[in-house]
Amino acid sequence: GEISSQLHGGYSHPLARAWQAERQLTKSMLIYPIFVSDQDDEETAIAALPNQRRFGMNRLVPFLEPLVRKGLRSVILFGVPLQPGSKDQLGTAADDPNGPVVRSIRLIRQRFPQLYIVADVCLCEYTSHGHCGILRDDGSLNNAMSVDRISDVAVAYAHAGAHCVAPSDMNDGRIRAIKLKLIEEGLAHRVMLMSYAAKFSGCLYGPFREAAGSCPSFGDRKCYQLPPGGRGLARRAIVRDINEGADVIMVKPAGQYLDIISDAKELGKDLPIAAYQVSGEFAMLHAAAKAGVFDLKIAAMEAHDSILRAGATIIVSYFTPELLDWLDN
Ligand SMILES: NCC[C@H](CC(=O)O)[C@@H](CN)CCC(=O)O
Ligand SMILES: [Zn+2]
Repeated sequence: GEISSQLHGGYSHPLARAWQAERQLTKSMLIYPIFVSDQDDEETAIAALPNQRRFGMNRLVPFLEPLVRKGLRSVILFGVPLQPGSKDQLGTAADDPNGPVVRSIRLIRQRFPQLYIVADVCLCEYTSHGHCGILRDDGSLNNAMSVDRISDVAVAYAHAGAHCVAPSDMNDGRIRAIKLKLIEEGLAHRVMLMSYAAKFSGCLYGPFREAAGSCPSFGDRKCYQLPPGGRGLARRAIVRDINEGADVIMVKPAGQYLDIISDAKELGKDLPIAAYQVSGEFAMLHAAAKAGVFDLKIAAMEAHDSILRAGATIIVSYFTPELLDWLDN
């Protein structure tokens, strides 16, 4: 029969346009990155990350209270050890029971029982060399030692009360190692394992590294984060991590990797897919809005809607505080 070339009628009204979207951004999809330091009374603005601050233990609760009231559901914690001498070759401070991450997990569990706590697991903030693992003499990652150490740190955060551990190190086999240790420790029933399965090396992490003091002291992360052109490699990493026991697959960065998000959704069709809109993406949107390229809210919403369209239903976003307001109106 006659087919119609007329599509306009299906989206001529704002509500009809909203209906065209397969999923809508909601507050419960958002995870807000929080930088916690070992200087208990500090609250320091992070120049490279507009509107973001670094908090000591005593500043965390007053900061989170209004956000929880506005509907914040989840945070991801990044420790920033500022104490001189707290960094060494093994990243010993990462699972220090008196360290900022363990202490803030306990504090948040106690003060905001409804808040879902994701603990980022890595060594780069705690190692003197700034790499995401333990190094061999030749400067490359010692995979076995790094995986063993990373999985110990993940278990320490889980014991402290983290609902979810998210290893952002990109060492081979860390998902399997963490899953096995969570099982051995009798924690696997209550701790989600969120894998940064497809995390790409590139230029978009600069503001974060400035905030967290986690720049590599030499070289780069190109031998363990994925090469930006490696779509097949990312598919293989996603399949590997699903098979090793990941409960969630994360893609990072997000905006320049939407095809990888849709690959993750295809390969992990039975898992929730997360995406991290990283510090460089966030700073870029702010800088462009400041330069008058577009309205910040409209651009940020469009960027988040694109991440959803690609297949993510969990978004790690520095825009979370604004989104808690924007999604209400
Ligand atoms: N463990 C790596 C941290 C990594 C940045 C880096 O490669 O240094 C990300 C944190 N998981 C950066 C996140 C961001 O840029 O927002
Ligand atoms: Zn790292």
